[in-house]
Amino acid sequence: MRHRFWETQPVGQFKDTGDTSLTEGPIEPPAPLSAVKPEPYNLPALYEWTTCDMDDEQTCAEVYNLLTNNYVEDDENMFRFNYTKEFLQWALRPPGYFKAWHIGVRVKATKKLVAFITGVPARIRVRDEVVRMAEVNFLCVHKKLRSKRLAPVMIKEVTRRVHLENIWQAAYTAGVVLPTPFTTCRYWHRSLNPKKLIDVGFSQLGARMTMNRTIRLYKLPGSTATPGLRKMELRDVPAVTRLLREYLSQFVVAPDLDENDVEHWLLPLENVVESYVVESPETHEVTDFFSFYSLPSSILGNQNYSVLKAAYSYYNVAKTTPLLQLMNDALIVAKQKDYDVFNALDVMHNETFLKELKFGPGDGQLHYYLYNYRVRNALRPSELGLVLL
Ligand SMILES: CCCCCCCCCCCCCC(=O)CSCCNC(=O)CCNC(=O)[C@H](O)C(C)(C)COP(=O)(O)OP(=O)(O)OC[C@H]1O[C@@H](n2cnc3c(N)ncnc32)[C@H](O)[C@@H]1OP(=O)(O)O
Ligand SMILES: CCOC(=O)c1cnc2ccc(OC)cc2c1SCCC#N
Repeated sequence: MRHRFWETQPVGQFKDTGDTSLTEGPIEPPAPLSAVKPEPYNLPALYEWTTCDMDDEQTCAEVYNLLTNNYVEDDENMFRFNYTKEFLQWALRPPGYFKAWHIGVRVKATKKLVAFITGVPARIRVRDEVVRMAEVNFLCVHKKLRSKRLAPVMIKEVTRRVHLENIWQAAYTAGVVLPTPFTTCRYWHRSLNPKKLIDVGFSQLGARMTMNRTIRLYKLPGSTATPGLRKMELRDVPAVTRLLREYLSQFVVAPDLDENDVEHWLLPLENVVESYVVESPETHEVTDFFSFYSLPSSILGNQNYSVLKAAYSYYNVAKTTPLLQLMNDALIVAKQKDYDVFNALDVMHNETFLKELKFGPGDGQLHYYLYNYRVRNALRPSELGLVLL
């Protein structure tokens, strides 16, 4: 398969697969900032660049509406991600973020927002190297403007703006295969509302299974089991940061998160991100935590339901509590909060609980990529400690 754009980019190329002479690290060296193209790339004549100020309610609403109608759908067009405005503001404004990296394309004549791409700064460790990167996400071209080679221009423009901040690497995921994934993960799904998942056509009644038997199969206790489990608070940030840094140090690729990052990414935000810590009743020490983010999806073409309430496993550290028990409590909390499904990737130590907690494998894969950084050998998902939104 030809990749006329991606073959021009500093990414692992398919033809290089297996070439053991290639070393791990940057593919191209940084350039002097004076060498970075100072003006934006050319768009087709009808369109103009715009920087989307996510603090501005109206602009945030325009971004929300573009994504709600044109962002990622599953292969069977059953669902479309429906990130909320609050989620987008959280995801796009981490410590040190750049408004200039929230890039839109408008129709000159009507000012209609028709495309979007974003970057946020992150420190990503690859083995022993901590690298400043951009995490690129929310690439979206309006359905009516597809297959016009707009995506390469969007990608070159966000690359240019990231280069202007003297950052030369990026991390991103996609459901599509591009040159070249450094690992490929699988989504697993744990039904919390099996009746709804069957009604929308995602799940099917098992052979010799009635609906009531199925509901009983997925039933969870009404309350959590771990003593000392409570919502995370600001005062827990130092302890959670210590736990998370120690835990993530074992993975080949993982974010390098400090207390500022943990405060942003893990402090609970209603209907955006939920985090719970285990505070030992004896010592009052924080010994474990779990977190999941809230990403609803539009349900396409179902008479009875229009929104799927989905929780996505984020970062979990089980140091004293068994991971199985901690994650079962996460399921119980998600069910208490009326989520329909709890999703998890087979990254980190997740495969140790997926089957036992009645997750089923999804048919979607998630490919992980680095831009301008070669990873010597592809990773197993269990060697990956990075969850992108
Ligand atoms: C140093 C800093 C560096 C920063 C930048 C790092 C890199 C960041 C990279 C971005 C990371 C984003 C991560 C992210 O957001 C998470 S993945 C979600 C991407 N968004 C969607 O799937 C939403 C629905 N789809 C669309 O809006 C369009 O189909 C898009 C816009 C996806 C493509 O628009 P289109 O109208 O369908 O297609 P053309 O314009 O005609 O362009 C075709 C070319 O685009 C390549 N393509 C297709 N899908 C891609 C994808 N998901 N990543 C990268 N490339 C993708 C494709 O291979 C082809 O190139 P090739 O000919 O070489 O094969
Ligand atoms: C019920 C299980 O499936 C999903 O939760 C879901 C929801 N919305 C989507 C929107 C776009 C989409 O495009 C790949 C997939 C989904 C999926 S499955 C993969 C994500 C997970 N877990």
